[in-house]
Amino acid sequence: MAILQMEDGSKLTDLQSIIQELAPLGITLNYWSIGDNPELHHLLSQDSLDDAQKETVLTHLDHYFNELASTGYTSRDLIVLHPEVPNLDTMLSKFDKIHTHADDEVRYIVAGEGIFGFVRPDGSQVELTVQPQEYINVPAGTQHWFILTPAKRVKAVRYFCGTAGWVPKYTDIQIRVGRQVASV
Ligand SMILES: CSCCC(=O)/C(O)=C/O
Ligand SMILES: [Fe+2]
Ligand code: NI
Repeated sequence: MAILQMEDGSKLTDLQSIIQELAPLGITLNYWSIGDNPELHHLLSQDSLDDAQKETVLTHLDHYFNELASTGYTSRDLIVLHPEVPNLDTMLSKFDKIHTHADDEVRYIVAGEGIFGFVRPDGSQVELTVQPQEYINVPAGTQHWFILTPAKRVKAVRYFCGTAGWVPKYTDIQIRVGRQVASV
């Protein structure tokens, strides 16, 4: 269940209210069902997955990729983050500073949770916790950051229309909004 933390520390959990607060950024946030396939749920319950298991997960969810492919998306992968991932903090340090991408950032959370932070057009900052079955599209050029919750676990499908556009371009704006604690 998505949680939006405002700069004053208040939190929204109603999806429509969250969507309204993110509207000035043009962010899409949708509920995409994972379905009830036992093999898929078993794989998603594991911390780490080998390449074949990742591809099995992606194949189970490719009906969503096929929809995006009709709008120009050409590839997808599954990012699997958990505390035992080597150099996890180094990898996360690429995303925990305010940055933009030349392409939309399109993610589908399928396990765990993560926090996207955004700088809104009026300069205010918000942090959005996204959880399983939530799809987010962060438009190209949006000033954002990404961190994990204390659980330090997330599995997300990443959709690409080419790879050059997802390289982070850092801005010099500092993050002000507080850090969320683990979700409810
Ligand atoms: C959960 S996706 C990993 C984070 C990422 O790709 C990114 O660009 C965050 O801003
Ligand atoms: Fe990003
Ligand atoms: Ni097993």
